[in-house]
Amino acid sequence: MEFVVEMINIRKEFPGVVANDDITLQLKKGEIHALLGENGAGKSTLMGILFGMYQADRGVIKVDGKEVRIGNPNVANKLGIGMVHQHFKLVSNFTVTENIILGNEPTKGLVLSIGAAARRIEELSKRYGLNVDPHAKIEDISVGMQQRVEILKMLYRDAEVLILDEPSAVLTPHEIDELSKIMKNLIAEGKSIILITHKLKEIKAVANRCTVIRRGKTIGTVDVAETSQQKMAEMMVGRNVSFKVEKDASVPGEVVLQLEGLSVNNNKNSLGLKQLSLEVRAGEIVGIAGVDGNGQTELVEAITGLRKIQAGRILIQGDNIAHKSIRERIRKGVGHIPEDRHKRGMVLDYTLEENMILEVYNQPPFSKRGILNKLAIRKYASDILTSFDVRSGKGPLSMSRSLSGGNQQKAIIGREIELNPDLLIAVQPTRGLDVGSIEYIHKRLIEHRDKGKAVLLISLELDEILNVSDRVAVLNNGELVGVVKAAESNENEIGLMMAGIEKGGGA
Ligand SMILES: Nc1ncnc2c1ncn2[C@@H]1O[C@H](COP(=O)(O)OP(=O)(O)OP(=O)(O)O)[C@@H](O)[C@H]1O
Repeated sequence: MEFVVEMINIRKEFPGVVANDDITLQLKKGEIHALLGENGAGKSTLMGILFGMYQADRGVIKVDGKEVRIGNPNVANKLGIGMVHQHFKLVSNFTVTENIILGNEPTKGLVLSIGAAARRIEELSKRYGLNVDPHAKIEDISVGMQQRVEILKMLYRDAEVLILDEPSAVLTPHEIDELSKIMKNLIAEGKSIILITHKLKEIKAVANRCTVIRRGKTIGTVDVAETSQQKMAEMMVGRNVSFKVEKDASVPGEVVLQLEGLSVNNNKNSLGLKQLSLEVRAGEIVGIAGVDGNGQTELVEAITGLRKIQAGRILIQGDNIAHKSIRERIRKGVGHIPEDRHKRGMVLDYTLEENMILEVYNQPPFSKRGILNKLAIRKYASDILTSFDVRSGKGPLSMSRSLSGGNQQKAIIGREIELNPDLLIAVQPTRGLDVGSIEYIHKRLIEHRDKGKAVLLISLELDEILNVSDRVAVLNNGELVGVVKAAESNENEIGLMMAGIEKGGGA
């Protein structure tokens, strides 16, 4: 039997949108099959159907050649299908072993031995090169390790088919390499993988075949080795995509943000950012490069007012805002595209329209003497959603929760850029976005710069930092290693600086 899973002519409609329109996907045994599509193309919905979270309106699912009905995730598990979601479902004060056996305790009078479970987990971990300590507590291990626990959870339940939903979105470059190895180990042992990802490089590196969907329809399935990244991007977006960011040289003006000897504590009450001095001028984009956890969070939270500082000054156009409230900082012109869009970006149970005016609803024309001007709000929201190509079932009236992750992200970016802040702090702005959307967001960041605004870009993607920034500041262990001009630098130099090894020439 060539195919372990076949999804044939699947259709799924939500109010106002056909999320899956006659989609077919066939997974061969022992392959890594990438599922590629724009934000909102219908990938998560399709996998939700395979994992029993949604029921298809039409179509057939076969597992090992036999037609099946997958009414809920338990049925999926019994059929050997497991899924690692973007947001992990682990209990943080439980151990790895406790998390893995949770909900899978033996019934029928068997006594569960934690020791035996831990031994089996250790064995699986060794066999697939996962390197997980069964006795570690979830809260003490990295995000990358937590993801491996999710993978182990599936293996422990004897999953043969593994669905990974954008697994690399939360990982550092080194962890991504490790994950690639793990995926290869898995298929070498006969497992089959469906990999949802927006990263074409990653598809090239690990996948055997790739199915592309666009606006709910199958565009085709290709052999990855024979297909260029450009071709896959074109299939996905339906037009030519430029990977190169077009921009003129920057014309920096006055200093907008000046950091002087900024020291900030991390969550462990020691210094996460040490004596940082840096300036960002009007008309320039300064990128912050660094391995995750080297002071980026402390920096962003200190400037936006989410975290107290230990020492130093934060000047916006000459005024020290270091001890001002968040609201005052927004009024001073600080805009923020946050890293965690669920926690800080959007209220998921508000409509899109309500989310678009979160920061301005109490100002004219949206509100006059306490009365909301619905028409003005609708127009303002619709304009943002159109220009940022936010796709949703009911437009401004859609519940924010119903949007695909990438479309939520585009809406937040649109809202923040629309406020036209003098200093825009963009943290991982394109994480989870498809290549077409990335191209657009980069263009808008550069437009913002060209309007004479200052942009501070924090990203773990070196490509993005180098392509979009004018100057790059590199952080290592909370300290500024150096600042270089992006046009005169390269991945190698910045990579070394990120490791704290070499200083740039100064820019
Ligand atoms: N529970 C739901 N209720 C209403 N609409 C939904 C629901 N889930 C998804 N949709 C809509 O279905 C479409 C497909 O969404 P889906 O999440 O499957 O896209 P995706 O390809 O996974 O996107 P992304 O890459 O951004 O995660 C979107 O237009 C989305 O707004």
